[in-house]
Amino acid sequence: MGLGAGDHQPKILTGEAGYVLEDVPHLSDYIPDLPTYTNPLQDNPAYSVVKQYFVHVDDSVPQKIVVHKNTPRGVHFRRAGPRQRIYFDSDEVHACIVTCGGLCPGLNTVIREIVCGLYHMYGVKKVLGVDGGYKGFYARNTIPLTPKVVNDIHKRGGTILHTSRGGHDTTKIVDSIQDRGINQVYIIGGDGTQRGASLIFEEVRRRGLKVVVAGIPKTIDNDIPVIDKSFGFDTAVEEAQRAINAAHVEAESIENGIGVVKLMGRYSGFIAMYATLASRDVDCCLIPESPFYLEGAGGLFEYIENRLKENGHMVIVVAEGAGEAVFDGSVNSEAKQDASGNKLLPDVGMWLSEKIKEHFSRERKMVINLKYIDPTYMIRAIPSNGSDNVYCTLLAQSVVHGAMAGYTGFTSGLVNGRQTYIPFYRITERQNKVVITDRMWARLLSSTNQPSFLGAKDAAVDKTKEDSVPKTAEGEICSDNNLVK
Ligand SMILES: Nc1ncnc2c1ncn2[C@@H]1O[C@H](COP(=O)(O)OP(=O)(O)OP(=O)(O)O)[C@@H](O)[C@H]1O
Ligand SMILES: O=P(O)(O)OC[C@H]1O[C@](O)(CO)[C@@H](O)[C@@H]1O
Ligand SMILES: [Mg+2]
Repeated sequence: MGLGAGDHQPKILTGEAGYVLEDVPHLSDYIPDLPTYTNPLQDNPAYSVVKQYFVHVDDSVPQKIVVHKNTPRGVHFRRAGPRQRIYFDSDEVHACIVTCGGLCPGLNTVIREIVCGLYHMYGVKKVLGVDGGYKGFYARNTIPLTPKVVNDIHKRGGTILHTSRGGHDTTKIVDSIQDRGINQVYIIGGDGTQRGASLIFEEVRRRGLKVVVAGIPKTIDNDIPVIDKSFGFDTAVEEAQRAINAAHVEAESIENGIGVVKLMGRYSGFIAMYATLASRDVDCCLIPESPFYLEGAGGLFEYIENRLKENGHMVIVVAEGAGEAVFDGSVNSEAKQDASGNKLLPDVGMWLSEKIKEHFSRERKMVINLKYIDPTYMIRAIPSNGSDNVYCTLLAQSVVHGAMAGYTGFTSGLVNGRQTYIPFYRITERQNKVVITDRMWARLLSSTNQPSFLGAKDAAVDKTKEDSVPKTAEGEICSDNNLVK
C-alpha cells in the first residue's frame, strides 16, 4: 500500500511470501491528474529493435540474493529503466545538474551521459550546469550544457561544473529552482549530498512543485550503503597500485626498507582493503574499522620487526581514518571540521612513520629505512577507467529514465548488478563500512599475514555491534555492499 500526498513516511508495498518493495516517491503522489506522454524511445531506431525494451511496471530487484528455501522474499527496490509512459513532454523539460563534495573519477562522465541521455533519448534541449555545488544555486552563474559542450569531458578528471562543501541552504536552493523554472534536478554527490538532496525533495514536495529531484551516488570512499559499489572506486584502486608499487620498489631495494602508503578513507577502509588485496605486495593494511595498537605482544611494532627479520622489507597501507584510538592520545587532535561538518583528520601516515622510526632507532637500535608516500589526491583527480565509464553511463541513463517517468526523491544505484531506484532515506540512514568479521577482511588478513589486532575483549565488543549490520540468509554478517561478499 503506497502513502499519499504530503505524507513523509516511506512508501512501502508488501506482497506474498514476505515480499517488500521499498518504493520511491512519484510526482503523482502529490500532484493529481498529471498528463502522461508516449516514450519517444519507442520510435528511436537504436532502441526499437530491443525486445521488451521498456521496464515492466512491477519489475523489482531483491536486496539480498542469497536465500534459503524458506526465507521470506525480503526487501526489493524498483528496477530502473525506460517506462512506456512518461510524465514530461520533451519541450517542457528544463533540467539542471550539480556536483557536490569531494572529487571522484567519473564525475564528468556522469554529467556527459545525463546531458546526452536527455538530448538523444528524450529530445530534451534545456540542460543547465550549476556551477560550484549547492551554493552555486544561489551564488553563482549557470552553464548551458549541450552534447557538444560535454563531448570530450569524460577524458578529464574533476568536474567541469566545479564542486564545494558546505553552503546547503534548502530554501534558497528551492527558490532558485522555482525562479529558473527548473523541473528536473540531477544531484551528483556522496552521503552528505544525498542528505541535502532529500531536504530539497521534501521542500519541493511541500511547495507542490512538478520538479523531480534525483540523486546519483558518488563517493571515492565507497561509504554509501545499499549499492554494490560507487563509480570511480575501481579507478581509484587501480591508481593506488602505482603508489604501492613505488613503496615496494623503494622498500625492497634497501636494508630494512619500510614503505608506508596513505590512502583515502575517512570513515571506511574500502580503498585501502581493495588496494591491498589487488597488490599482494602489502604486508599490513590499517583501516578505520579495525583498531590497532603499536606496542607489546600482537602489536604493530612486533609484527614489523618479525617481517623485517623474515623478509628484509615491508609495505604498510594505512587509510586516512585509521588508528583513531591510538592516534588521539599522541597528537593535538583539535576537533576540526570542513565546511560540510566532516571531521578533518591529522596525517596518520606521517604520525605512524614517525612512531615507527622512533621505536626502531631509539628503542630497538635497529637501522630501518622508511619511505612515506602520500598519493591522496592523485587517486581521485584522474579520469575514470573504461569499466567505470560504462558504469557511469548506465547510472546516468537510469536516472534520466527515472526522472522522465516522474519518479522523484530517489537515488539511482546498482543493486546486485541491476540498476535500481532507491529512496533517499535508505542511502542516508547510515554509512557503509568494512565489516571486519566478514570473509573479505579474513581474505585480507590471510593475504598479508598481519595480526588481527583483535584481543578477546575487542572481539567481544565487535560482536555486540553485529546486530546493526545486515545478515545473509545463513545469518552471516555482511556489509550491504557487494564488494565484500
Ligand atoms: N545533513 C545535511 N543536510 C543538508 N546538506 C548537507 C548535509 N550534509 C552535507 N550536506 C551538503 O552536501 C554537500 C556535500 O557534502 P559533503 O562535503 O559531506 O560531501 P559528500 O557528498 O558526503 O561527498 P564525499 O564525502 O564523498 O566527498 C555540501 O554542500 C553540504 O553542505
Ligand atoms: O580535501 P577534501 O577535498 O575535502 O577531500 C578529502 C576527503 O574526501 C574524501 O575523499 C571523500 O570524498 C575523503 O576520503 C577525504 O578525506
Ligand atoms: Mg561524505
